[in-house]
Amino acid sequence: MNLMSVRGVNKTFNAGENREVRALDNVNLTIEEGEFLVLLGPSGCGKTTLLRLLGGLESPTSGSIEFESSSSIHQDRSPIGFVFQEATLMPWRTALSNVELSAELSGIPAAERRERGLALLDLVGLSNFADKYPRELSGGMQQRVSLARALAHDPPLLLMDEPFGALDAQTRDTMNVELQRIWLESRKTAVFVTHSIQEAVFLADRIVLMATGPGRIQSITEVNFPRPRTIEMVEEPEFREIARKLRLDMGAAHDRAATLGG
Ligand SMILES: Nc1ncnc2c1ncn2[C@@H]1O[C@H](COP(=O)(O)OP(=O)(O)OP(=O)(O)O)[C@@H](O)[C@H]1O
Repeated sequence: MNLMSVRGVNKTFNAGENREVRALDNVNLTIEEGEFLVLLGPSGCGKTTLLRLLGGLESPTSGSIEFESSSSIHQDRSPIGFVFQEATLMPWRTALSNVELSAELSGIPAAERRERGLALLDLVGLSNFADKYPRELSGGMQQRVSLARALAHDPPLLLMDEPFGALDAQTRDTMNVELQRIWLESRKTAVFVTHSIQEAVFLADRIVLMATGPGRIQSITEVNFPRPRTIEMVEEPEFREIARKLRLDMGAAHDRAATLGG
């Protein structure tokens, strides 16, 4: 079922001195309930802008973005959970009270909040770290807390903007496996931004490849590998073939933009 529709969306930013940036040009996209959608593309193709539009943090210059399925939306709670590249935890709050914060803001009663917070810390593999402060946690652990926090008010849609981009390669692989497990358990609709082809193919049900000059959707690729996927699968021929096609598509768009002076 369709959760969200993006129709004819354009987004133009004023970059000063009468210069305009066409961050998104005629973007059309439907997001299916329960799917893991990845926005992939080079720097500046509008991935973050599209994610912020989906999250209502930004409005389109023209076009529309609408939730289609109202059944999964609570009137009094935000339908969105956001995970940013930086964990942005409050340093004076413990892991548990950071997770409880968004539930607190959503008006969920204290006892329910705590119970849910502990269950979420368990889900992200941090049940022994509830009383630790962010400075006592590694970068990967901080992002786990940030993920638990985003899930605390039980939003139907989870938006993630390169959440593991700042982590070392090995921790990033581990976090991707963990994210897949958490997603399989929680079955949220997820939209995940990355410029890593490997990360995209590992995580996605569908990959929306974007291109620059102006920012737009170039192609959409379905990834049908069974789950749970393992990190060893990235070496398999089918996996490498999808990655190779995406790399070619990305290269073609880059060459075309260069020819057009974009
Ligand atoms: N608030 C803003 N004001 C002016 N220009 C902006 C603003 N936000 C984004 N842009 C421009 O819009 C274009 C798309 O930016 P966006 O951050 O969405 O790209 P991205 O694909 O997420 O890039 P990256 O991978 O580097 O984060 C870029 O040219 C960027 O400079």
